[in-house]
Amino acid sequence: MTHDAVPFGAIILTGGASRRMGADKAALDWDGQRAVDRVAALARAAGAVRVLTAGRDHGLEHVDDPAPGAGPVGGVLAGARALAAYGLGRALVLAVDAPTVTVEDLQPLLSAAQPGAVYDGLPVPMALALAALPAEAEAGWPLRRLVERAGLAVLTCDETVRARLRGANTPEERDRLSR
Ligand SMILES: Nc1nc2c(ncn2[C@@H]2O[C@H](COP(=O)(O)OP(=O)(O)OP(=O)(O)O)[C@@H](O)[C@H]2O)c(=O)[nH]1
Repeated sequence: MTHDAVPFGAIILTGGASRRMGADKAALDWDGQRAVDRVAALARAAGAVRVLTAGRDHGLEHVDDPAPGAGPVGGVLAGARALAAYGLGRALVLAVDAPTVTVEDLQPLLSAAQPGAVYDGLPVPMALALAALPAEAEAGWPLRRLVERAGLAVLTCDETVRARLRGANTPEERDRLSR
């Protein structure tokens, strides 16, 4: 069975402080749509059969972090638990602050031979086999530690794609990305 054929869910990370942006990045308008809605549409278009937000609730199917401000790995763990309860063993993890990513950008992750992958230098987005989540993983871990310990394959991408995957953390980056 190819990776493409294995059903997967999506976890959209919506927590964090948005300090550099100065406003909740999930609720920012991108071409008439909230970032969180754009990323949810992306996840569905990429084939996710269930789409969850993890962190801050914006009215979509949602899981809370294990503790507020626990860090993004807490969101991954909470989302993974929820997807496993639906019988889903794979997750595509997306960041709400990267709303211009395209399905084509994600294709290498989704069709990677290994059960999980990230792009070089970017811990999110990641495609993850939930069975590969280290049992000792904790909410406070940096995402990079999760990537290393889960043994995710590292894929490369070109600069244009990387700019979309990196997303926007500041108002200036948002302006640049929306052009
Ligand atoms: N669920 C969850 N997601 C988080 C958490 N911290 C950050 N994220 C998400 O992870 C992605 C990358 O976040 P960062 O840009 O590193 O941090 P941020 O808190 O959003 O922004 P800054 O305060 O400017 O650093 C974004 O999609 C955030 O919504 C967290 O504690 N829980």
